Amino acid sequence: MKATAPTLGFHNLTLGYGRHPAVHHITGEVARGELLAIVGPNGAGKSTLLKGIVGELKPLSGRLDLDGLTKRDIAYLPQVIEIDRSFPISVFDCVAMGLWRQIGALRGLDARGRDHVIGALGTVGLIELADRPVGTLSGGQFQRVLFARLLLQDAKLILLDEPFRAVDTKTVADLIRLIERWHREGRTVLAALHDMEQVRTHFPRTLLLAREVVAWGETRAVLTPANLAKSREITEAFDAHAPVCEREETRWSA
Ligand SMILES: Nc1ncnc2c1ncn2[C@@H]1O[C@H](COP(=O)(O)OP(=O)(O)OP(=O)(O)O)[C@@H](O)[C@H]1O
Repeated sequence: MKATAPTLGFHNLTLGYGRHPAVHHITGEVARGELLAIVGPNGAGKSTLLKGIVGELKPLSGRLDLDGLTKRDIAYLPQVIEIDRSFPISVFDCVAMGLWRQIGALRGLDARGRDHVIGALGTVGLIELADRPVGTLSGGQFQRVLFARLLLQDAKLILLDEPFRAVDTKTVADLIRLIERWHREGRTVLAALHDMEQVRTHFPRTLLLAREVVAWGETRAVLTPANLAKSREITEAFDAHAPVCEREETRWSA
């Protein structure tokens, strides 16, 4: 895994909606196998950056290098509020969707595939709920389902948008163990997070955003009171209706 894992490169990247930038002039790199937290106040552009990486948003200007990664190599977990749970599907089938890139349609799931699904359900502690419709699960249980699905995707780059929102402490601890396992396996993991203690404890590197990069590097050097205050000031002052602007690059690297 380590030899083929990706490097992400941002080159004066601006992303936004319509012609209006939401996060701008991002320049820097994410090294292979990095475990990176993306933090910043509400509206700082964390989700927007993840959507840009996964290809849901095209750059308004600048460039993103995925070092040869294709969609197949990227697993993306959007914020829970963006996921429709009303679809009548069982826990088992929802997790099995993590295999679809390998096996095509679900009807192709063979005994080996079923074993993989059961293994992933076991890892997240949900074997007993395999037949339940996902719509009947608690928030924490549903998040476990989504992590089990990610496990099966076997992706080189994993993007998590607020994976612990509205999730109980025990589930957070279990899911962090999974993230640390992905890190040990050499996968690159980026997670948008709010809880600074979680970030300080579990994430070696951090990107602090406030519509632009405020600081990027080792977590303890990034999460200083001065940087956090600056990120709040910049986010509050940002003019969301401004057009894309020209500006010199500041380079941040791993
Ligand atoms: N679909 C959209 N259309 C227009 N503007 C959007 C859209 N999605 C997000 N924005 C705007 O882009 C800016 C950045 O939003 P984004 O969701 O990326 O921030 P965030 O850091 O993830 O915030 P939060 O912590 O609240 O999730 C915000 O001003 C937001 O209102």
